[in-house]
Amino acid sequence: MPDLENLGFDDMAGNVDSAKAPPAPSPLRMSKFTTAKMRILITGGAGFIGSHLVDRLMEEGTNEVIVADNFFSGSKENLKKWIGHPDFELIRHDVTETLFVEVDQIYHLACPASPIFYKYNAVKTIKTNVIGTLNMLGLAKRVGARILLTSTSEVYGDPLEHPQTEEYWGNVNPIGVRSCYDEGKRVAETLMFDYHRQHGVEIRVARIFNTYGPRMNIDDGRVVSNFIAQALRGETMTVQAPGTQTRSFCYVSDMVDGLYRLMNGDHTGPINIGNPGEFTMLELAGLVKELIEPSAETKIVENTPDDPRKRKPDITKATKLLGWDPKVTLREGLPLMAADFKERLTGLKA
Ligand SMILES: NC(=O)c1ccc[n+]([C@@H]2O[C@H](COP(=O)([O-])OP(=O)(O)OC[C@H]3O[C@@H](n4cnc5c(N)ncnc54)[C@H](O)[C@@H]3O)[C@@H](O)[C@H]2O)c1
Ligand SMILES: O=c1ccn([C@@H]2O[C@H](COP(=O)(O)OP(=O)(O)O[C@H]3OC[C@@H](O)[C@H](O)[C@H]3O)[C@@H](O)[C@H]2O)c(=O)[nH]1
Repeated sequence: MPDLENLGFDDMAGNVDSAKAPPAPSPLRMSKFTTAKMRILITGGAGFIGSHLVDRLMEEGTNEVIVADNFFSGSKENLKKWIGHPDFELIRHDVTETLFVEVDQIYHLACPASPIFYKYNAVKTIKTNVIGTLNMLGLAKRVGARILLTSTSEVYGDPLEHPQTEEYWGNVNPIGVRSCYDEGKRVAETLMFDYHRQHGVEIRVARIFNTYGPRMNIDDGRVVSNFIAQALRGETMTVQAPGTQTRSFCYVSDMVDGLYRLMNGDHTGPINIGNPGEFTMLELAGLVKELIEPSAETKIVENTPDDPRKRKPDITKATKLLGWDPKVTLREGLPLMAADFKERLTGLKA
């Protein structure tokens, strides 16, 4: 029986016998005479989570970071402190096109994540998930890089199991308005595991649950940014019906730490990364009112089709295999995000 742990396979990775050895890493990494920096590509690195990941990797001082982004929902503003740094490179690039760079690790985040953005051009979203992931896997195979995919809790759809473990296969509508994203990410996961089994590519798959924090696009459309922006602008917070649907919100620094540990650990995943604290949307609006703007009002508005009714990660695997658990509670994280929004909305420090 092969040693599954040493091969980097988890119980869910599938057929161990057909696995090939991973492609050899770049000769630069093996150099005896120079201490080469780790070269890391982050697709989607100009976005919300990606730009925080750039900060973490650049601050280490031992990496060269390349960001490839088409700026559909991300912006140069998020990366301004690194532009011009000798260890940082920003490329305007769409992942649906091939990319030739020499790197040791790839964090593959490129994909619109807010439902408003991913539904805007559904065909482009699915191309990004499928062709974009194929291109990045081809790159990983060619240069022998390890690749991490940021998949999503949306692969569980409107879940019939609660909380969601990685073993749950999900309840997803294949032809609905969210399918470009949730089915797209499911195909992206399939591609990751097929490249792993067939070509020996070293993969890592994170299933990210709702993440929030500073630097989120103010008009991103996701619930935490909407409520905070509405409260600060003196607008009514729009709770989509019925308001009893739940989500579990993870602060961005915890998320980045989880992704980093997954990339540099021994487990392929998929691994849930999220904060198990579960809140209804009415409770979230109540917290924004209590912690950020006491005069904020709420109204119930129409919801969109196929909105998952509940969502909460089981993070047993992340805790056991990565030694990870989230540190920042929603009560602590909301004011930090509100301070950043206030600064950007008014141009003044909160
Ligand atoms: N934030 C969350 O709650 C959450 C939850 C689950 C999964 N994720 C995943 O994490 C990743 C990052 O999400 P985020 O919240 O930072 O979103 P975001 O929209 O802020 O960032 C996505 C980035 O990808 C870029 N991008 C989109 N399409 C591209 C393409 N075709 N080529 C190159 N770049 C492209 C965008 O310009 C943007 O900079 C996404 O893969 C998303 O699916 C996020
Ligand atoms: O203004 C709003 C926006 C949203 N909502 C509700 O808030 C809940 C969360 O909605 P969001 O748009 O923030 O995000 P969703 O949880 O639906 O999807 C997210 O899931 C995980 C990631 O992959 C993505 O970041 C995104 O697709 C939904 O029930 C939605 O109906 C409101 O009540 N008011």
